[in-house]
Amino acid sequence: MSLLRVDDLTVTYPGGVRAADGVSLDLAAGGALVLLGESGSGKTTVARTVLGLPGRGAAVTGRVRLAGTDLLGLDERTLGRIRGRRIGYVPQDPAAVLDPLRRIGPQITEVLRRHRVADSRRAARADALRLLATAGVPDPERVARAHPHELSGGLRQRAAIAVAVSCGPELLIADEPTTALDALVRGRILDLFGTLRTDCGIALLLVTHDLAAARRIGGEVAVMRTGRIVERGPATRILADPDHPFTTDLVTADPGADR
Ligand SMILES: Nc1ncnc2c1ncn2[C@@H]1O[C@H](COP(=O)(O)OP(=O)(O)OP(=O)(O)O)[C@@H](O)[C@H]1O
Repeated sequence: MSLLRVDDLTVTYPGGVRAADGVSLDLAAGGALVLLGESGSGKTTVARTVLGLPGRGAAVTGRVRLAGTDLLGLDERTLGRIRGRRIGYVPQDPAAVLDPLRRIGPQITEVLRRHRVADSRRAARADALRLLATAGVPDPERVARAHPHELSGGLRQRAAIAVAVSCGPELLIADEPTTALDALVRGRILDLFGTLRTDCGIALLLVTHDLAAARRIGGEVAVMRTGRIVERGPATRILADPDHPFTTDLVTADPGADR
């Protein structure tokens, strides 16, 4: 069975912008799906709708199922429990999820306590260090004591990923998580998503406009344009031998295309 199944999803914003138009997607447990497209194609809208946060006033039709449960039919309280616990979210800017005024460690322990994942403060503290290590943080003790502004961009993103995976989600949704990082750090963070898949079985839905990122993640690719999926299939095929002229244009325009 699919872990995430999106069927005929349409999201219309007030004013009539149809940001997603009949989108269908399928992601297996532990799998990777890259939603690839240019700016404004509707990728973030799809990702946020899966999280139950399509935006104020958005009209949503279709189905979004997580392991068979229709998320669109759930009340906000139930969705809130699923978000964070079963679906982790990594934004482009870690500042969107990290509180600038608090140290990293307590931010992770708070999530663990809120979702009742850790029984005691002490267990939560130990878990926070373990999670930072899982997110590839080289010195978890130091990072746990730091405020976000004391960390490099890469370490901040790793801390945000530690928060996102803290409750052992089945699915991680990452929206342009490496766009603000330099090339070396970008590659390392993308590889971390691979490690989280293989070591922890966490499936990945990656939203990106970056072909190199899609290539590095592998798995399946769905190409979006003006709210629609124009092509989907294995990354190796789609990025090497696309069927749709739009994907061909994307691939041809990519400076890394013949590397
Ligand atoms: N809350 C909103 N209200 C009205 N229109 C919106 C809202 N959010 C997005 N849109 C519009 O929906 C369309 C798709 O936007 P979306 O952010 O989903 O695309 P995207 O592919 O993720 O682009 P980007 O990479 O630039 O974020 C755009 O035309 C955008 O202006």
